[in-house]
Amino acid sequence: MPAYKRILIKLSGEALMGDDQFGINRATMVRMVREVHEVTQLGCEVAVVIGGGNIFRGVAGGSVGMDRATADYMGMLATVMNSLALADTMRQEGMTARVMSAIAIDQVVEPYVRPKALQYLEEGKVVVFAAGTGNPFFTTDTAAALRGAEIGAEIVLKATKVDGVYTADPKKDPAATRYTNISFDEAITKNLQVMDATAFALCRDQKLPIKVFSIFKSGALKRVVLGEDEGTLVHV
Ligand SMILES: Nc1ncnc2c1ncn2[C@@H]1O[C@H](COP(=O)(O)OP(=O)(O)O)[C@@H](O)[C@H]1O
Ligand SMILES: O=c1ccn([C@@H]2O[C@H](COP(=O)(O)OP(=O)(O)O)[C@@H](O)[C@H]2O)c(=O)[nH]1
Repeated sequence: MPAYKRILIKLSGEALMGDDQFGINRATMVRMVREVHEVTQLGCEVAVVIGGGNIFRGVAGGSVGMDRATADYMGMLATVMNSLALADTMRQEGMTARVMSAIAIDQVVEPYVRPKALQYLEEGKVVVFAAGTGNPFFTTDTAAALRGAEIGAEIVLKATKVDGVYTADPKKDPAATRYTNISFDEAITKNLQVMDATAFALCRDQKLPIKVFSIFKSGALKRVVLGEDEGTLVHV
């Protein structure tokens, strides 16, 4: 039995590169989709927000010195590409997915309309939210918090490159230790960078818990959804 009826999964864009320098690694994408498929088969309603770091890295050199808002719009468009690729992979794996974009690109993808998204979820379709929040100066983590709150998700699952929230960045400090549980206030006060402060603050205000776990660990997503001990729970 899944521990949650409706969840919002934030998939790292950067993780999509796999071992490549940038772009979408096919095998990695398929593996991620199969993990999501498993939780839909448990009977969970699933919405997804995917980042854009994998594509944006490939063009970051050209964005040096660029106006921040323009670079951010490029980042949002990168998430649209990832969302389309993700939904198509889902289709190939036998799932039904719908992409909804926060930025109007009518010929390419349908716009985000909240009641429509709710309808898709009730029908058991996976909804992929593209283009982040539609605003520069935000991140896809904040988009995950925002959409999670809007659709009434019980939890935001951040599938990232590390297996939880640590006392310090584990990539820089090998002595860092992982929390099993941490409150929003503590994560914010200690300035733990695994998610940005805007996303943390929004989830805290909405009393929407976040689970941080590794996207590279096979079966971790399913374990989280089954309520088993995995990653770090950030709670009110
Ligand atoms: N206290 C911390 N605990 C865990 N990870 C941290 C911490 N501080 C910084 N990080 C870094 O945050 C990164 C994950 O955040 P982010 O860049 O938003 O990834 P993504 O959006 O691609 O999932 C990790 O790769 C990790 O190195
Ligand atoms: O609401 C949003 C969401 C994303 N972005 C831009 O899109 C990029 C890609 O998203 P993110 O870095 O969160 O993806 P990930 O870290 O998961 O690869 C960000 O760096 C921002 O430049 C934005 O401007 N507004």
